[in-house]
Amino acid sequence: MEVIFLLDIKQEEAVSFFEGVCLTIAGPGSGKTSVIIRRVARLIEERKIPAEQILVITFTREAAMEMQNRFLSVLGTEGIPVVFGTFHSVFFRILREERGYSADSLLSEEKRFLLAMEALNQMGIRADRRKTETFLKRLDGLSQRETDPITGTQDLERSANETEKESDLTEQFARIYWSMKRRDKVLDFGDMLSEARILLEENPAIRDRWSHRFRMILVDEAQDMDALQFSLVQILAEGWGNLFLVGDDDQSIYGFRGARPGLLLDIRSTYPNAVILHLQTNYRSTRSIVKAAKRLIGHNKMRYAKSIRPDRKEMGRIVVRRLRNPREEAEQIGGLLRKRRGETAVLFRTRAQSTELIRVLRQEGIPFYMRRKERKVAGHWLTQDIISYCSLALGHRRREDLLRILNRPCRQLPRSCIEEETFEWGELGRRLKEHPGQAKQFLELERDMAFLASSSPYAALTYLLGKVGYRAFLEESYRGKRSEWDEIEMLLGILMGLARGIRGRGKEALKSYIKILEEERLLPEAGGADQYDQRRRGMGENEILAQSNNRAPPVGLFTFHGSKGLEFDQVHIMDVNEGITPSSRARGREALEEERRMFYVALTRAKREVYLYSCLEMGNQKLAPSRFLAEIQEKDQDEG
Ligand SMILES: Nc1ncnc2c1ncn2[C@@H]1O[C@H](COP(=O)(O)OP(=O)(O)OP(=O)(O)O)[C@@H](O)[C@H]1O
Repeated sequence: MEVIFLLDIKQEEAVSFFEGVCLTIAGPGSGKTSVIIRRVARLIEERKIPAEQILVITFTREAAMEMQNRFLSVLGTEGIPVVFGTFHSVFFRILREERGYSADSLLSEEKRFLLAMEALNQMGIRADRRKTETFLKRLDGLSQRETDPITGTQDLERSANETEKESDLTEQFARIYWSMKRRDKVLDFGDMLSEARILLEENPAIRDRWSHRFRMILVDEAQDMDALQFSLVQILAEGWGNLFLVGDDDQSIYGFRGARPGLLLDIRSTYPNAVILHLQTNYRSTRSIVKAAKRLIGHNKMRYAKSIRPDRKEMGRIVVRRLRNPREEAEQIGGLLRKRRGETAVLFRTRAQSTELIRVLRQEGIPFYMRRKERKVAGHWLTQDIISYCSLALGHRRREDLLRILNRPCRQLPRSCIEEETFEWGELGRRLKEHPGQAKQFLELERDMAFLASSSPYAALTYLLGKVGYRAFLEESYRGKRSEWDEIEMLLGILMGLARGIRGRGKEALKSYIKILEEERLLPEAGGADQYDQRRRGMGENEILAQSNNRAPPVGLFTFHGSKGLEFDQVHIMDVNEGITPSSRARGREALEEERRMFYVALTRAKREVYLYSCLEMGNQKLAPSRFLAEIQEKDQDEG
């Protein structure tokens, strides 16, 4: 339900803007969603624009649904024809109407696999499952790279860990695979936007039709657009010339996915007559939170200057706490959550950080919910790797286990030396006596196994990740894929947490660990979702995990990214430490500024109170408090 309040002058200006290009830079809590909704209503009611000629683009399906529901509560059925959609849904619709694509045209995993096999066969490569998976993985690597905004094609330059020959093969594979997709009129999900771009570029009549289809185009969270998305929006808007972008360059946190806040900063080089409006009153947060957020973001250089002001009169609270380690931190948070009042959330940079807290919440019976993505541990390939290492350490001699971890990390050991279903370490060494380097690697691997077999599961995993080099192998494999790496780190954190929970050492302890790894589903799957919460937070039905029987609403657990667009009375932010926020992987000024924006998004979710925690150590590593803590506590020049 849309809350009706009196618009302030700036909001009114944005709502009543009529024709042309307008960029509204809207700070956190400044009412941008309400502005979009009321603007659409006014275009229909007062400017008499037919509802079906209005397009509102958002970034997620949930956001589109949430916006549409709020809009319909203001305008009723008259507003139904307005098109609310994501980039993918809007441009898929164009492909559907113009080229006859349907939902069946989107490749399932299985169909994708079969098509890839066919492509490899055409190249004269005998494709088994493993080889096909390898090529598809390399193809995904290619699609992660920049899409050329002009041609919509991907840069086929070689990735760092491919040899020249591999790179040539990948390129050949990619071209055949792409031409087959065209032949069969099928698409990978990731192709949709570039296909639409090519379609519109190559067909002037189609382009003309679509660029006159929507008389008014509005884009929410415009700071998250990448170059391709922006070029597509420009095409749609070129007929009527009416484009209304709402965004906050300070909340741009999808750089790893290609988002370019620079597109907003540079809007006048694309549209010299663009009107730029600023919404600078924060209606959400108390004064101390707004002040802290301003100090923090003031350290970024690549941004529009703003003067954000709080509307609320109360000071609110920011509490900073230093704890010894993650366990103490989780217990401290758990204690405070027991006494919580109002909507509360705990936010963290990556999911891995939440495992201790989840343990405490379960133990204390504190209801919580989170996005469901991370539920499965069993069956994940990384878990399988750890199980294979543990099985070998237990003395099993299965070929499949050895093959699985043979070159994870890379040991340059040939798979061909293990032919039988079971093997003997000594025999492998003898087979490789012509290659002393490789024989030595086997010997080391055998020694590592003996160490694992005599350790506690936690020590074994720490040894495997560090001394054996498994973590370095993972980092290398996921270099440049930040969001996927976050998932891997999360899983590693869970595996460590599970290992820590097993007492004792040696083979019996390892066996218990394997058993848990084979069965673990991190969290129970809830049946029905809490309707009120589900709608309020714009989450899909299957994303809610736990519900409350208790009076205080359940606690939301979110990554910084996942918290975007939400608001809570009380926010707890975990591990505000150097190396975590900002992440140790963020090197260089641009990356650091993105980390600061992420922390800014987290901080500005709070209405009344923020708790910031840092740890003195994690694992055996000493950690410094985050520089962001110092930044939010600096005195402003005008404060005296
Ligand atoms: N003029 C106003 N008077 C009173 N309350 C307002 C006004 N404008 C917005 N609000 C309230 O301020 C809160 C923040 O608004 P909203 O969620 O739309 O912000 P936002 O700009 O989308 O924030 P963010 O970008 O941080 O997610 C909401 O609770 C909204 O009802």
